[in-house]
Amino acid sequence: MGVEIRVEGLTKSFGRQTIWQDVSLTVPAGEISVLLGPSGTGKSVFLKSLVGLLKPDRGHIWIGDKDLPYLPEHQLYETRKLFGVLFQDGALFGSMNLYDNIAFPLREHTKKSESEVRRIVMEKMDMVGLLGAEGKLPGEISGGMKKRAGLARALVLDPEILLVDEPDSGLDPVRTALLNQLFIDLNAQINATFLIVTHDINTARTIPDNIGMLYRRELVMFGPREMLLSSEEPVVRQFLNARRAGPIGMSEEKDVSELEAESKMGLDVGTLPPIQPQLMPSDGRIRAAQHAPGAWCAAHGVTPPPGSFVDDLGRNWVEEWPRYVASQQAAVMHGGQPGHPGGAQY
Ligand SMILES: Nc1ncnc2c1ncn2[C@@H]1O[C@H](COP(=O)(O)OP(=O)(O)OP(=O)(O)O)[C@@H](O)[C@H]1O
Repeated sequence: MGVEIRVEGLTKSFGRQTIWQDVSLTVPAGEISVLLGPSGTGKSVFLKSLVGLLKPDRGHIWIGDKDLPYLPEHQLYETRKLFGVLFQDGALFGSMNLYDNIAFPLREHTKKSESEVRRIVMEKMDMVGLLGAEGKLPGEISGGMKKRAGLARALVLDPEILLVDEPDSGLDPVRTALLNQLFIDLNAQINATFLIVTHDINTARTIPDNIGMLYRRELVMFGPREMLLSSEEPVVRQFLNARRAGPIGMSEEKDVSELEAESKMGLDVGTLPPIQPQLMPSDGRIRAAQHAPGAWCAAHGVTPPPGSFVDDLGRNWVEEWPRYVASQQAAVMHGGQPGHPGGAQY
């Protein structure tokens, strides 16, 4: 069911440059969380710190009862096996075909027979839609396929935690949408804890259960998607609205005079757009980590922006949700195939 990552007071600097300080958050077990932030705010450094590739200056990263930065080498090696990591470019070995790339962690970290390795590699290639491409070299495939190959490799050791660095970088909007659906489908299948770093606003709006944002060397906010998507916090609003106006400038933060000039011109961070319905697994199953649409807003007395939770077919998922859950449960009980949530009938 995935494991929780509990970060307490984490601080990292390179020489005199503080990247972020005093970051505390709990990434809930089995849920999908997204970390946003302007370029250079240290999102990649944060992921690398979580997996023990970089050592923080201060603070704790609790994985169960293990405080990762302070583990002796052999325990760190064991704890790292809980993680699968998908780096930006897939980090594939250029001279190996996809099969050998994906088999690599199994051959390196386990004593499995070649027939067992084959079974696992083919299963993961199937999961990411790459069957038939086993013999291809990384140089012969598209960026989207490289990401999926990197994802298959991140999955071979059945991780409890999947860390993903900018899955959308270099991908067109359609491939990004397909990859996002794949993350949702995978999360439903393996129930691991996902933490995805991204710049893509559509990704941030539609896939996560939780969203966090790094800015000015701090974690501005981290919490359920509905909390961030209905937030009044200017930095969050500007980022999610992709506005020029607001506190974030080209070199991180704007000064007071720039902000005053914007306000005189009537520029602002924009109004809150509707909260889109969250993507659901394409095979109709309901993820173990799924929260009912609108539940956080209702529990916290927050009125979501008008038009929230309404899909392309005009259905409001706050009202639709109980019917959907009942229909999917009935289909499973009667041995049928649950319907696709995007279909007019399910
Ligand atoms: N190994 C390193 N040594 C020194 N400085 C580093 C190192 N790794 C990263 N940095 C610096 O840390 C800062 C944050 O980098 P990072 O790549 O984490 O940002 P990011 O938020 O992921 O950016 P982007 O969204 O553009 O990928 C940058 O100023 C970078 O130059």
